[in-house]
Amino acid sequence: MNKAIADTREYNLEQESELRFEVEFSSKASVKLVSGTAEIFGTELATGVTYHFFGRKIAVFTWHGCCLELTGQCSVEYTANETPMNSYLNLHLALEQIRENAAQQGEQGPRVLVLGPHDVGKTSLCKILLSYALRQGRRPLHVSLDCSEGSITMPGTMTATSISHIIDVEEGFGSTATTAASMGSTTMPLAYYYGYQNPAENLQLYKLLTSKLAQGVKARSAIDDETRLGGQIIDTTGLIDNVGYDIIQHAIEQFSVNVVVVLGHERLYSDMTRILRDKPEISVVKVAKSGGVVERDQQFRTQLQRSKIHEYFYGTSKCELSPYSTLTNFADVSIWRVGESSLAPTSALPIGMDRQLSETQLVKIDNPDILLHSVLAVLNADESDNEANALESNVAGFIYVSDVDDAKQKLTILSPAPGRLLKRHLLMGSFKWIES
Ligand SMILES: Nc1ncnc2c1ncn2[C@@H]1O[C@H](COP(=O)(O)OP(=O)(O)OP(=O)(O)O)[C@@H](O)[C@H]1O
Repeated sequence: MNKAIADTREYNLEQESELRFEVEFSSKASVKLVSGTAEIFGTELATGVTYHFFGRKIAVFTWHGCCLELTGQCSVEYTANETPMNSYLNLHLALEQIRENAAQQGEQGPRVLVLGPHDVGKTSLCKILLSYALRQGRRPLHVSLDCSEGSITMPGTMTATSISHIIDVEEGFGSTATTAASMGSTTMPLAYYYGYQNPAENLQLYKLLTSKLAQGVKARSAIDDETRLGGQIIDTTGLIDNVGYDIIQHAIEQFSVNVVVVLGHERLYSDMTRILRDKPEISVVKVAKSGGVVERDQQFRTQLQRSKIHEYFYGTSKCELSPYSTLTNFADVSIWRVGESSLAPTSALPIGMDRQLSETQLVKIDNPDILLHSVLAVLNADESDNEANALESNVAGFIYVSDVDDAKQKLTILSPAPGRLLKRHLLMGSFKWIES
């Protein structure tokens, strides 16, 4: 059904069924729970409150039945009474059992790696598991190794966030992190900037940053009982080729994963069972894909990335932000790129430098021209830190280069905070954005 529908529709859902709808970026739809109980990817809806969506694909699920009102333009909308929610709930209960046992024995909660091809519902399952754990009074960590989406901050980023507030149904993880930050909470996400959409673009760097993130997560778990017990729900990229298997095994080692969840892919499940057969401490489980999960084409993904970047600087309709535009001398900052090997053939690399090294080598940008419309990560490294330290440092925030004056060697930058840049080391990735 592709007809745009604009008036208010009432849906009476039976128990364990869901209303699925899709809203384009150019339209808007709203949903209101009139009676009963309902949730969106694990977060409960409040009765009588209107929730607004654009550029989203949503499922409103009810365990006990409910009445909903849907208003606005949806490109697709239908109800379904076959969902895998029971198996997701069982998975949550099994994880909760691991937490109970861990609490008694003074051990760590579950470290769960969610695997599957693209568009199979991995991020949605992670949200459900995190929300259910939160509703049970736990404080799990959400780790996102999916660098294409930028569900927490910017596309190209790998993050770990302590989930201590409900996940916002309208805005997802992004606003969860923003709320935490604005409340001065210590649950600010730990973020590393990889800078590309696909892990295969610089595998060496991707693995290096995965290890750094895992170290950060372990350090946090070591000092915080609630975090240790809540465990980690780790979202991954949809890569299941040779590179994908390599990064999966790397992530399993680095995060000491003990539960591997394979979503909707028999071959991947069988391969994981075989690869991990010598590690009885790791359970491999498979769960079904929801029939509602929607494939998103490259155009939709690009729009999603653009809206994430816009959201970072300008906020959302619920929490608007006013970024600051400032002029910076190019000479006052050190702007880096990683791994020029993709641009240069092996024969062109300096003598003695092998490709692996160059893939994680910082190269200083000496021409401001290429920075126009780039998103740059502001690294937490100190001014005095050397290149190696800068590469391995986490991200303090992001800026956007809106203009470059080549003659005067000045950059106009957009930043969420006023004043001079407090950090000197900046990292450029492959993401460009034109403000609209
Ligand atoms: N039951 C459902 N009904 C309707 N839409 C759904 C349902 N489950 C997930 N979706 C939507 O389908 C899309 C893909 O889901 P999701 O992002 O969870 O997949 P993914 O496997 O993480 O994708 P990727 O690997 O590409 O990041 C999302 O827009 C999500 O909101």
